[in-house]
Amino acid sequence: MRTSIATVSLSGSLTEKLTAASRAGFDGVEIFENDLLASPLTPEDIRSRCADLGLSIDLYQPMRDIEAVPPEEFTRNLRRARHKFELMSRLGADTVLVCSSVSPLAEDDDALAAAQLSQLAQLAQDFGIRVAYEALAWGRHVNTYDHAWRIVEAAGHPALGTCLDSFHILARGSDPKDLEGIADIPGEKIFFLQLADAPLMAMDVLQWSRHYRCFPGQGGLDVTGLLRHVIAAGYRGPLSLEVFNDVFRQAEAGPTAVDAHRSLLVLKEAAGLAALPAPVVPTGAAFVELVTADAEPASALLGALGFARTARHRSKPVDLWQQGEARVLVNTGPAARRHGTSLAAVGLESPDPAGAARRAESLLAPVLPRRRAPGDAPLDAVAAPDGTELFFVATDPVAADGEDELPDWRADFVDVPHQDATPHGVTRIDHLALTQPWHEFDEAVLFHRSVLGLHAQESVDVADPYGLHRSRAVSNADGSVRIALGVGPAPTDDGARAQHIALATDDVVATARAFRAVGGRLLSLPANYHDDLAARYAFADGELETYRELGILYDRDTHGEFRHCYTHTVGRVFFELVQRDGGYRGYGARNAPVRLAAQHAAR
Ligand SMILES: O=C(O)c1ccc(O)c(O)c1
Ligand SMILES: [Mg+2]
Repeated sequence: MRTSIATVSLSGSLTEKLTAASRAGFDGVEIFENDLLASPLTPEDIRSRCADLGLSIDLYQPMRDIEAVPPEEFTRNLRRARHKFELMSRLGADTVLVCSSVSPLAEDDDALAAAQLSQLAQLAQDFGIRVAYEALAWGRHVNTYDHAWRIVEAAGHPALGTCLDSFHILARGSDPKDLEGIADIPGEKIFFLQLADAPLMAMDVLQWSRHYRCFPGQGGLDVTGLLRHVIAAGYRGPLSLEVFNDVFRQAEAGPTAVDAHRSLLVLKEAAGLAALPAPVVPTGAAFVELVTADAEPASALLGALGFARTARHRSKPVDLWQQGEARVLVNTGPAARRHGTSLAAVGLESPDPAGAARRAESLLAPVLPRRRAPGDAPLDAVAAPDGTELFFVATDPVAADGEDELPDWRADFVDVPHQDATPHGVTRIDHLALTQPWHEFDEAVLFHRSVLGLHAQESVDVADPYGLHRSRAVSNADGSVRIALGVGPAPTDDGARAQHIALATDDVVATARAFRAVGGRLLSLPANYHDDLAARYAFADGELETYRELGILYDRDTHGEFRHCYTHTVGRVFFELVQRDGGYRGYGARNAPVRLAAQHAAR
C-alpha cells in the first residue's frame, strides 16, 4: 500500500517538507492548507515540485465547519468550497478532507448534515473531486467514526465518503468492540485513512491531539488493531501519517520524515501487510567504546574500577580494558577530537550479525561504512538516531560445521603485557544509560524496539533539581541487554548529555570498597536519603551504615533488590556499580532524583 504524510507533520517551509518526505521514501503527501497559504509557490509550482519529487498529492485538507448550518450560511460555505475546488484542480489533488463541524452554528440534525454534504459532494464531483468526511473527536455534534459514516451513508452520494483517523477513533477510549463496525463500512466508501498514535494521557482530547500525537508505535494506542479493521473493510488507499506535536515542529524535517517512514514500515509489518527481514535480538553487550582526546582520566577510572588494559587494536589507537565479561574500548583516534570523552559505540552480541544489519537497513537505519584497515574484521554496524554506532558482533564466531566463520572483533586486538590487576568483582555490563537529544527521544525508543527487537518498558519521569528527566528502558527477554534511553531537561545542562555505563557485581559493597581503596571517588549522598531508607526498610545490623559510608542506594521491587552507587564523571561519562538480586527488574528510578541532585552538587 502507498505511504503518505501530511505536510503539517514536518517542520519548515513547504519546499523543505516536500523534499524531506520524498527523501525518506514516501509516495505521497497530504497538503495542509496553512502550508499552502504560507508558501510563495503557486499551486502549479507545488504540483510540479511534487511531480519532480515523485510525490502524489493524496489529499487537500482541511475544510471546516461546512455542514448542518442554516441555508444562508451553507450558501457561503459552498462559495468557499468552489474556490477550494478550483485551487485543488490547479494542484492536481482529487480528494478533500472535510472535518466535522465545531461551529456554534451547526445543528444537531443528521438529515441536514447529509443533505448539505451531498450538495457539497455534487459540486466537488463537477471538478472531479471526492469529499472525505472525518469525525473530529471534539466535533460539536459528530465526533465518532460511526456517526460520520451514518451521515455519509444517508447522503448516498458517490463523491462522498469517509476519512478514518486513528487518533480521533482511538482517543475516545472506545471499547475495542466499537471498532468492529469499521469492517462493515464498504472499503470503497473509506476515501482516506490517517494514522497517528499518542501517549496515553487523561486530558482534553483537542489539546492531546494538537500537542501530543506521535507516529504509530511511539504512543500507547492500538493503531495496528485499528489498521487491521480498516484493511478488513477493504480499504486499499494510502496509509497516511497525520501527526501534530510540539517536538517535531522544532526538529529538522529530514530525520523526522525518516522516523515517520520507519514507523509506517513497522506498522505494516505488524498488521501483516509487509514482510521485513526478521529482527535479530541481541544477546549481550560485547563492549562499549569511549572516544576521548585524552585517555588518561578514563583509563585511571577504569583501572580504579579493577579493569586491566589487556589488548590494543592492531591498526588504531584503541585500548581494550576488561574485567570479567565487561569490556570497554578507549579510542583516542580522530573521532575523539570531535567529541570529548563520550560513549561512541556499543558492540551488541548477535546470533546473526549480517541478519541484524539487514533488518536495520530495511528500517532505514544508516548502515555505517566499514572503515577498516586490511585484515581488520568486517563488522556490521549501523547508527542509532543519536549517532551512537551499534556494532553487531558474533556471539560465537567459531564456525559451526559447514558454515563460514563469522568475523571476530577480538581478532583485531593484540594482547599487551599487563600487570594482573586485582579484579574488583565486576562481572559484566548490566545496562547502558544513553541520553538522547530532546527531539529524538520517541524516535530512539521506536528505533531500539523495531530495529533491535527490544521490548520497551513504561516511560518514567525523574525530577532533577533543575528540570525533569524522562527515561524509558528497552531490553531483551532475559535482561542481558538493557538500555535506558533518557532525555534531559535542558540541552545545555551537563547532566542532560550524560551517558553512563552500569557494571554488574555480585557484591557491590566489596566492589565499592576495592574501588575506594585504590583512590576511586564515589558520589556521596545526603544523610536524609539514608534516614528515609531506614524508615522504609528494615536492614541487617550495620548494613545501612555501610551504605551511608559508601554512598550506596537501595531499591526493591516485587522480584528482588537493587543496590547501586556511582563514580565521578569523566567528560560525558560516568560508571554505576549495580548489584541485582532475586530478579529485580528496574533501574533504581526511585533513587534517580537523589543521584541527580548529588551530581549537580558535585559539579
Ligand atoms: O486538529 C485539527 O483541527 C484537525 C484537522 C484536520 C484533521 O484531519 C485532524 O485530524 C485534526
Ligand atoms: Mg485527521
